[in-house]
Amino acid sequence: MKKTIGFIGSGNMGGAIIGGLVGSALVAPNQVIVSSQDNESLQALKEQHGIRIAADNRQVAVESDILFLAVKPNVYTVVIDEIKTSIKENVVIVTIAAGKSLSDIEERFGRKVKVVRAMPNTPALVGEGMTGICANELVNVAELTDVKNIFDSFGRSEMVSEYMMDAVTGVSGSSPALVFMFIESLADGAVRGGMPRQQAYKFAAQAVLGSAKMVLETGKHPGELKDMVCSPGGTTIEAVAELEKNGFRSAVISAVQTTIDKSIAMSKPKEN
Ligand SMILES: NC(=O)C1=CN([C@@H]2O[C@H](COP(=O)(O)OP(=O)(O)OC[C@H]3O[C@@H](n4cnc5c(N)ncnc54)[C@H](O)[C@@H]3O)[C@@H](O)[C@H]2O)C=CC1
Ligand SMILES: O=C(O)[C@@H]1CCC=N1
Repeated sequence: MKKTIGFIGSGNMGGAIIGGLVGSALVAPNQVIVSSQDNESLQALKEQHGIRIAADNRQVAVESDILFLAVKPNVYTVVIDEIKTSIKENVVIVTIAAGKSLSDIEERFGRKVKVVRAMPNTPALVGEGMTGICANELVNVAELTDVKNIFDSFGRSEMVSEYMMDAVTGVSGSSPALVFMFIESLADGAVRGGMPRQQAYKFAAQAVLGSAKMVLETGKHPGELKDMVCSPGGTTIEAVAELEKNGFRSAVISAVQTTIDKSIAMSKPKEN
């Protein structure tokens, strides 16, 4: 891809996308330009990936063909007000913020701009991201393909209707945090059984990775895969019964629902 890809924000998600993108070699490092308020993370990204650091947000806006807004939702207003007169005429704005709709972004720019709304996740950093994507009507097929190729370069992505973005936030945007808690808990259990902690993380993480791959690669229902592990009268069914007793599924479903509720609440205009 010949385009310049700009990032405003170099935190957890911006950094993960930049790391994944440059690592994939879809673009050369000097095609990526970044600005942020955090000089330390900018320098670290430059050292690690060879990307260019901009003097300020406006320079990123002036140079970018595809411009990622990778700042927290509460600074969107400030950042967009700062750059809206500097962006290229045909720039594609990519918003990754929870609860920021396509129309929110258009409204903030005060005119029709090409906007892609995406919800990625931090596994982008290791080439295993998952991203839900939707776009406004101004983004043409070639532009959407370019943006999708960026997300596909560090994992998988799927086009979804905008109403589904809150669910995407729950099931893949936020869920790595829940999966890390699960891995930590599995390891705690193994430590309790006498395994050294570092070794326990390795066993737990590989078990989660392998299980996820089985779902993706066999196409079998997760329940069927679970049944394959549960020997009659064996060890696993004891653990399944214990999780059921403690409301595991219900707790996870409610946890995902809270992210959906929060994402919806964040998209509502605040008073004052
Ligand atoms: N962390 C995650 O797992 C995910 C985050 N997101 C979204 O990504 C966005 C960023 O989140 P994180 O990277 O986690 O936040 P973060 O706090 O790690 O990073 C925010 C970045 O914005 C920069 N920044 C703050 N004010 C700025 C300004 N005025 N001008 C330029 N840069 C400024 C900070 O220096 C920092 O580099 C959020 O909108 C969030 O909803 C989306 C999916 C997953
Ligand atoms: O917690 C958040 O708001 C962001 C969005 C999805 C993951 N992190």
